[in-house]
Amino acid sequence: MVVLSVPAEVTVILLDIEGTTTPTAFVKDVLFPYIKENVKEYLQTHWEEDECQQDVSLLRKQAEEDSHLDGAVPIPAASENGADDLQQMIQAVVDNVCWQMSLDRKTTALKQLQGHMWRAAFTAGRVKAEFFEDVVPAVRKWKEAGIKVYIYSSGSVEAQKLLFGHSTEGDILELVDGHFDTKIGHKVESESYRKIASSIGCSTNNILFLTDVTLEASAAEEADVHVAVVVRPGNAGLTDDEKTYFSLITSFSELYLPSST
Ligand SMILES: CSCCC(=O)C(=O)COP(=O)(O)O
Ligand SMILES: [Mg+2]
Repeated sequence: MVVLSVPAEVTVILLDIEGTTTPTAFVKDVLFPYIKENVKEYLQTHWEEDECQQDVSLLRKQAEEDSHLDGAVPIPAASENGADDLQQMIQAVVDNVCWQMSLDRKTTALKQLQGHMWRAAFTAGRVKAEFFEDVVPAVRKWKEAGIKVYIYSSGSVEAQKLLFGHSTEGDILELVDGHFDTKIGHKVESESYRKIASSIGCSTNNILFLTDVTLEASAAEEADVHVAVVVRPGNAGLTDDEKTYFSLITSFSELYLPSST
């Protein structure tokens, strides 16, 4: 087995979710279809609630920022012109969400609504999150060795907690020391990793970031974070240059911690 030695200065392991801890297929074939199939009914049922209105406001603001993009779907300003207008508004939000999802966009607005929608599915036990089989044993081992484990995903913090709290391995939330999402910044921007280090209270070079996306790995590396790119079934392929440049692992068990035996 190939072994990647974790530098001694690393005290924090920061984990991406999709393509790293969790199969991309679970996200694409279970979580995302749930949104597309239920978003209209969800909006109709929850429209009057503050949380839903905040989600719609954020989506409308995002739609304004996106107005220059090809195929962008606008969300009209709220009016009080009755039921027909309401149905048109809901349809515009549905179309906007589906458009964003067709591009796999990672906007905070989209991710916030998705997190709120998944709540019902996870808490009712209709959906259970999947983790690659090496993930939970490795994380337990790291924790025993005194390493802190944080999550940084485009999925909202609320969605992250749903996944770790309702998985096929049970409630494994206790294994996670903290969560970050795009509210701290986008994963392809190096400043996000500096902010994460500052929020944890460590230096960037105390962090090892594991992700499937090389753009994220490059951004983290620019901030002096250690990185390894995780190669999993179903992930996007890497170029030869990327394969040569980055440290690659196919399982968390390939990481060797000098502090553990
Ligand atoms: C709580 S993860 C849900 C999946 C998701 O919405 C997503 O965008 C995953 O992105 P990641 O940054 O974990 O690759
Ligand atoms: Mg990922």
